[in-house]
Amino acid sequence: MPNRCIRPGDNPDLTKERETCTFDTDELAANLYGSRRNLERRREISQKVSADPDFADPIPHEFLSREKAVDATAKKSKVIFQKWKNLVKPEEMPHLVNEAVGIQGFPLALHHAMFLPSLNSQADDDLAAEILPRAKAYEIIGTYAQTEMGHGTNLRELETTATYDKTTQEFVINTPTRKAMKWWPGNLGKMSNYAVVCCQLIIDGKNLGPHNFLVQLRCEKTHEPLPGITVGDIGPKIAYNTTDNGFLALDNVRIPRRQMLMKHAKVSPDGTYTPPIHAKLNYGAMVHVRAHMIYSHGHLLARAAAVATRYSAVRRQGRIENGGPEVQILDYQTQQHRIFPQIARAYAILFAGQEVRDQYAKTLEGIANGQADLLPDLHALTSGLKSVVTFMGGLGIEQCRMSCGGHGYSDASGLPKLYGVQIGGCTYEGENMVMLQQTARYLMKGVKWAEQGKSLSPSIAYLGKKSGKSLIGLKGGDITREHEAILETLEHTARRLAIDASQLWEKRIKGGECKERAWNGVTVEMNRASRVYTRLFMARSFHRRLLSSPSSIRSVLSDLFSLYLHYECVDMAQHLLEDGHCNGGQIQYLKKRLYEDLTTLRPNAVSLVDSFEISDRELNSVLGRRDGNVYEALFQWAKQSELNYTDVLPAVKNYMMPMMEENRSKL
Ligand SMILES: CCCCCCCCCCCCCCC/C=C/C(=O)SCCNC(=O)CCNC(=O)[C@H](O)C(C)(C)COP(=O)(O)OP(=O)(O)OC[C@H]1O[C@@H](n2cnc3c(N)ncnc32)[C@H](O)[C@@H]1OP(=O)(O)O
Ligand SMILES: Cc1cc2nc3c(=O)[nH]c(=O)nc-3n(C[C@H](O)[C@H](O)[C@H](O)COP(=O)(O)OP(=O)(O)OC[C@H]3O[C@@H](n4cnc5c(N)ncnc54)[C@H](O)[C@@H]3O)c2cc1C
Repeated sequence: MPNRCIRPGDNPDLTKERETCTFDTDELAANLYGSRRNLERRREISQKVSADPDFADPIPHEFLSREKAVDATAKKSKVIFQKWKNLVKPEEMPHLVNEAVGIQGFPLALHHAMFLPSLNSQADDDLAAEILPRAKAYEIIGTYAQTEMGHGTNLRELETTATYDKTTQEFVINTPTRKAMKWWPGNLGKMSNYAVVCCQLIIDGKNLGPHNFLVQLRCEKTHEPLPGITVGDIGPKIAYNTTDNGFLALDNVRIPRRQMLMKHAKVSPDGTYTPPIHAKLNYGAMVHVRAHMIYSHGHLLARAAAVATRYSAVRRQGRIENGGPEVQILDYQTQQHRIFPQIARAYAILFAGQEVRDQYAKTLEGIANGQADLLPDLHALTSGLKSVVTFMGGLGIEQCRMSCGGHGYSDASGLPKLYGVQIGGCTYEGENMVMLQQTARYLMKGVKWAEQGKSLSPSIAYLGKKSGKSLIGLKGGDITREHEAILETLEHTARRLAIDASQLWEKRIKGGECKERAWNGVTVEMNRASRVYTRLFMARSFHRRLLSSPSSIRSVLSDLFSLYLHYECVDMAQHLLEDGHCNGGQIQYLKKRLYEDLTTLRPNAVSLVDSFEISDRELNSVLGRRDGNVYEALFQWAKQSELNYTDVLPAVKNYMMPMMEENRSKL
C-alpha cells in the first residue's frame, strides 16, 4: 500500500518503515481533514508559504531575543493579513498561521480567537455595524481583557467596574486596586489598540455582575495609550513568548453607553437593565475558545507524536539480541508503549475536536434564534474536554520528549516549545480543576434527571442506562464486539462514578454540611467522574469516526482504536476494578491486548504520523523531519547558535581567561 511520503535521498530506515505501510496515507489524511480537496489545500498552503520570501527566516526563532522574535512575528503577520488575506478561507487561517508564524502566538491571535467572536456574538446590531467591519479589515486590533492580577477563575469577584452615569449616558470604567489590574490577556501589552474589557456592571449602586465593554486603549494614529490608560507587557513566560500578554489599569475612563456589548443583556439610556435569555451568555467568548482549542491541542500532540515516531525509526541504539545489529529504538516495547498511545490519543482528540466544533456551531444557531437550550450540554462538554485534553496532551508531549533522549531536551527537537505551549491550555480558559467541576455540576443534574426518568441529552444518555456485567475478554475474537464490550464498560464506569460522587455529596449534606461545603469535600471524586465522562465521549467519538470511515482505512483505524481503548482502560484500571465490575483477570486481558496492539501497529507507526500531514516547516523539528536525515541537520542547526558567532566569547575573554590566568600564576 502506498505511503506517499517516500522520496529519493531519505534516510533508508524511514523509507523501509514507509514501505511496510498497509493503508493509503493520503486516504487517512483526507479523512482527518474532511476531504481530498481540504488535504490538497493544506498542501498547497504549506508549499506556498515555504516559497514566499516574505516568510523566510534568516535564522530560526529559537536563536532570537524576545524582542526580535516579536518583530519577526509581527512582520509575517502583516504579510498574512494583507497579502494573503483573500487567498485563504477563514477555516484555513489557523493552518496558514501555524505554517507561516509558528505556535507561540502572533499580534492578531486574540483578535481572532476572542475579540471578533465576542463582538460577533455579544455586540448589538448598532455597535456591530460600526466596529465589526473595521475589526475585520484590521483597521484596529483588539483583545479580550478579563483576567485580573487578583482574580481569574472567580469571575464574580472581578474588581474592574463599569458604573453607569445616566446624566451623560456613559460608563465609567475603573480599576480600583492594584490587584484589579487586568493581567494576562494576550496581545494586550503592545499590539492591541482596543479591547473587550470584562467589568462589574454597576447601575444606581447595584452590582449586576460581569459584563463586557468595548474600550479603546490606544490612539489610532500614534498608538500611544489614551489618557487614563496604563498598559504594558507582563514579561517572559514558559512559552508563548511572541505573544505580548499584558497588564492594563483604567483610571475612570469614560465610554459611551452603546459600547457595552448589548446583544443579550441591555442597559437603556435611563439605566433600566434587561437581563439576557441565559445568564451566562456574557461568557460566550470563553465557550468559543474552549470549543476550538480541543482540535488545536490535538494537533500539538500530533506534532510531538510525529517527531518521536520518526526519530525513533532513524535512531539506532543498543541491541535486542546478542550479536544482532543495533536496533531502531522504535523496536523497544517500552518505546512503543510511550509513543503509540500518543498517536492514538492525538487522533482521538482531533476527532473529538471536530465533533465539538460542530456542536458549537449548532448551539450558536439556536442562540441566534433565541434558544439557549443546547448551551448547558455544550458548556459541560467543552469544560470537560478542555481539561482532559490539555492534561493528556501535556503528559503525551512530555513522554514524546523523553522518548527522544538527550536530543529531545534540545530546542532543535521542537518538543520543549510544544510542551510549553500545550500546558498553557491547562490554565487558560479556566483552570482545569475548576472547569471539571463545571462538568460535574451538569453530571449531578443528569444523575437526578435519570432517577426521575427524564429525557437526557446524547452526551449523558448513558446515565439513564442499566449496567450488565462487563463482557471484556468474554466476547470471543470478534474485534467489533470487543470494542462494544469496552465501550459498555466505560459507560458503566462513567455512570457509577457520577452516581457515587452524587451519593457522597448527598451524604455530607445529610450529615449537616451546607451544599457548597459538602461539594468542596467531594470535588476530587466529582472531577474523577467528569474525566471519565469526557474520556467516554472521546472513545464514542472515535468509534463513530471508525464506523463511518471508508473501507480503505477501516482496518488501520480499527487497530488504532483498539490500542486507544486498551490503553485507556489499563490507565483507568483502578476505576474499572473499584466496584468489582471488572476483575483482575480482565485487566490482565486488556494489558495482553495492549501489548499485542503495539506489535500490530509497529509497521504502520511512521505512516500513521505521516497522515497527520504536517509539513517540515510547520513541525519545526530537526528530529522529526520527513526525510529522517537528522544528524547532519542537528549540526547545521547548532552552528546557528549566537554563541558560535566567534570562537572566543567576550564572557570567556573577560572572566574565565583572567581567572585561569590568575590561578595559573599562583602556582
Ligand atoms: C486566525 C486563527 C483563529 C483561530 C481561532 C481559534 C483559536 C484557538 C486557540 C486559542 C489560542 C490561545 C488563546 C488563549 C487565550 C486565553 C484566554 C483566556 O484565558 S480568557 C479568560 C478565561 N477565563 C476563564 O475561563 C475563567 C474561568 N471561570 C469561569 O468561567 C467562571 O467563573 C465559572 C464558570 C468557573 C463560574 O462562573 P459563575 O458565574 O460563578 O457561575 P457558577 O459556577 O455559579 O454557575 C452558574 C451556572 O452557570 C453555568 N455556566 C457557567 N459558565 C457557563 C458558560 N460559559 N456557559 C454556559 N453556562 C455556564 C453553570 O454550569 C451553572 O449552571 P447551573 O445550571 O446553575 O448548574
Ligand atoms: C498562556 C495564558 C494566556 C492567557 N490569556 C488570557 C487572555 O487572553 N485573556 C484573559 O482574560 N486571561 C488570560 N489568561 C488568564 C487565564 O484565563 C487565567 O490564568 C485562568 O483562568 C486561571 O485563573 P487564575 O490565574 O485566577 O488561577 P487561580 O484561580 O488563582 O488558580 C490557582 C489554583 O487555585 C485553584 N482553584 C481556584 N478556584 C478554585 C475552585 N473554585 N475550586 C477548586 N480549586 C480552585 C486552581 O485549581 C489552581 O490550582 C491567560 C493565561 C495564560 C497562562
